[in-house]
Amino acid sequence: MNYSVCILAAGKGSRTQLDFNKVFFKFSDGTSVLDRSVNLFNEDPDCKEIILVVAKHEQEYVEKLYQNLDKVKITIGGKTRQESVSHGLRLVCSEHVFIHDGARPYLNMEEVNKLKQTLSDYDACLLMVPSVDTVKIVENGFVKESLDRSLLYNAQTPQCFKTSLLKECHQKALEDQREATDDAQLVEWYSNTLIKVVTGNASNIKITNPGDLPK
Ligand SMILES: C[C@](O)(CO)[C@H](O)COP(=O)(O)O
Repeated sequence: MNYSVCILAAGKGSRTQLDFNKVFFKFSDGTSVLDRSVNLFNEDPDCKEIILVVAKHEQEYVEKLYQNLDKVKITIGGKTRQESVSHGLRLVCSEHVFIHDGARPYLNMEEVNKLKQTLSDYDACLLMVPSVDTVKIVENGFVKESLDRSLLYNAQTPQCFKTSLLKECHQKALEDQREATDDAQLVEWYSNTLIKVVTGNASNIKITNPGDLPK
């Protein structure tokens, strides 16, 4: 199964309190947070293109970083996550697309293989992990209600789709001026397509806070 991956790397990551984009933060072996995902997908022969969605002022830097990787294409991000994904989608040539957060460096090949396998039976799937915390709805600083934890899962990336399906859902959201927090949500809103849950790993965190940065 051939696919393209769009890796979102245009965020500012201000919550990490770094004075540079968190995807360029380096592990002790000298590889960056972004390198980890780029290298993983570069090593997968089924992955035909790696589309990096980057901030305009970082475009030249990223082009130089990956100039030796034939699969890499680069585009500029938008004002929101959703807009950035839609910019990436314009470059996708494969029938299937993975959307991945550049700030999730701990993805492994086992998870990628499970997603590829699932895409042969379903047009949409994503990595998720069961919620380990109790989740409550809060209004104006007061608890309104607790949700049934047995039904709650945390969404991760990659989120994987038939490319035509995701493009259609993005187009409809653009027309409606609706913003989702992930791509699966657009498919929930604008399609009856079943979205298959692939159980992921809690280690596939999105680097968000200073404590998440590699030691
Ligand atoms: C897509 C996502 O990782 C699912 O949990 C998350 O919504 C991304 O959020 P961000 O605010 O764009 O980092």
